[in-house]
Amino acid sequence: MLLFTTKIVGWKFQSLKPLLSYYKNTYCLARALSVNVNVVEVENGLASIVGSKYVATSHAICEQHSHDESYHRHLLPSIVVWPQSVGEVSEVAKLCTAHKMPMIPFGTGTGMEGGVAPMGPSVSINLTKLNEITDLHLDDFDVKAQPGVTRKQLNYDLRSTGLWFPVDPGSDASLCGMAATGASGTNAVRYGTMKQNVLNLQVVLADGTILHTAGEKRRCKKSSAGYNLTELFIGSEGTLGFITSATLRLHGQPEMTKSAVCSFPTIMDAVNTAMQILQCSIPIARIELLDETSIKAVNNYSHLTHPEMPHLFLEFHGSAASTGEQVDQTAEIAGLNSGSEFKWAETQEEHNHLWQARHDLWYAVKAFKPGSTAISTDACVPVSALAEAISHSAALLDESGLIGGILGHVGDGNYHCFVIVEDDQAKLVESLTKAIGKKAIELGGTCTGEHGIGIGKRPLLKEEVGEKTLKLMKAIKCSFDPLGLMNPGKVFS
Ligand SMILES: Cc1cc2c(cc1C)N(C[C@H](O)[C@H](O)[C@H](O)COP(=O)(O)OP(=O)(O)OC[C@H]1O[C@@H](n3cnc4c(N)ncnc43)[C@H](O)[C@@H]1O)c1[nH]c(=O)[nH]c(=O)c1N2
Ligand SMILES: CC(C)C(=O)C(=O)O
Ligand SMILES: [Mn+2]
Repeated sequence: MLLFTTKIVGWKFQSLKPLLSYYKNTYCLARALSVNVNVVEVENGLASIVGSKYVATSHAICEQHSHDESYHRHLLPSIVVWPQSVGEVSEVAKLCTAHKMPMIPFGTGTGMEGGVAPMGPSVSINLTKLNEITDLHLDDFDVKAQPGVTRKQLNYDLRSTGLWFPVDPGSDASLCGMAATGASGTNAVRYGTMKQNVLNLQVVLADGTILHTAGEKRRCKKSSAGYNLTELFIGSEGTLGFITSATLRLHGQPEMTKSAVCSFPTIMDAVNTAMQILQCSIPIARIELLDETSIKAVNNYSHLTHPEMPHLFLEFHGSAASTGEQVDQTAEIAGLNSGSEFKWAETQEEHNHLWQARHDLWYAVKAFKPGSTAISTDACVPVSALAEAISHSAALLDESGLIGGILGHVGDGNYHCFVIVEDDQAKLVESLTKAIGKKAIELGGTCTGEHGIGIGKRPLLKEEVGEKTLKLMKAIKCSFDPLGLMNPGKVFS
């Protein structure tokens, strides 16, 4: 039986039905505590997920928690909950386990592989109310951040300390979500990805157990103590447990930062330049490839006037002497590959605009055809194989006749091929993305450098790691989550 108070008349509770039918024989009382917060009480276990604490579910909220920034669309979550403390995350996990209810951790929903999309009745657990930054150690360059803290928020808080956290996906994602997807971005060539920048994680397992992957209070730069459970959680995409805090490695803000762009007659000239810069061990901070189509997109979207040619966006960090040396060597290599003179970002404003435009490239691509769907691949290969991988992707894109282009964090051998998709082109896109992933694997690379496996790349994971390794991964998952309740249907089929 359902009882609603008049205050919540008008809310669409049909999204609760899968949950309620799941809890057969439960008696539900929904009551509104205020106009904005509606609390659902469910006897028989879920009763503890009540009070003003957790549940505020409307159709719109469920819709918002049913997808990320990718094209993956499946079901709505049965219910969305907002725990306010680590203890409450543990309580919710225990309840879900008691009722065999699948759980999906939700960060900021900026993922690119459908990681937060429910594939059956599930509770979406939004972790953003846990948003403290604590344990800042200025002498040791480390800090702890909870799941509600985003990368921009952390750097804003650190601005006067002389330290910063460099991992920067284009979105302002949650740092714990970035750990969950193994994220990187434009600075990884110099500072590494989340894998190199997380020292410890507090996690809550499906049965509610709270633990630290490296042991409580550990924040050392290295350790040989047992298995590396921290790395195991990085890139686990919510399938092993909830990350409720991340101890992060910080870096000194560079004494000097110089940014420039350089255009090339062909994409291969730009790629060869990137490869040679790395092979000369120039400690470049950012080296981003944008093909002609990407440049058109940033010009339109971010009101820039770059010539419509392939470009490298470059950044150098260091002292005046060392940046000068890096710039001279890089300019020489670019010149040997027919690169243009460098066009420098002269002011802080120009610098910010340049990199904001790069970070907004995904939105710039989507703006090509408003309302249409955009899809991005995420291949990563050894740097020596980059030219072959990119020319293969470019040829496939050409043959397909699809609107698309190539961009990438080429310093890591990581690139994205994006396409704009019409309804009737799904098959074409599927075969293109599969072929790009397969080629990367054939070249000793991976089908995902930074976005994760999510839903769409599950078959490619098998191809990449092999049957035996995949079996071992599944066994590891099973030892953390024996009932298979953590984000089912992601990473593994
Ligand atoms: C414009 C733009 C540009 C970029 C990107 C996105 C967009 C919109 N991304 C992708 C995205 O920002 C990246 O995957 C983030 O790490 C996702 O973090 P969210 O907090 O949004 O995770 P989101 O909420 O989307 O969840 C992603 C996955 O992690 C899990 N998860 C989230 N929080 C968790 C937690 N606390 N504990 C356990 N599991 C959790 C979820 O269950 C899901 O499976 C990206 N990425 C990148 O690496 N490099 C890039 O260059 C870019 N660029
Ligand atoms: C394609 C988008 C999502 C990205 O990863 C990037 O801009 O680097
Ligand atoms: Mn990227």
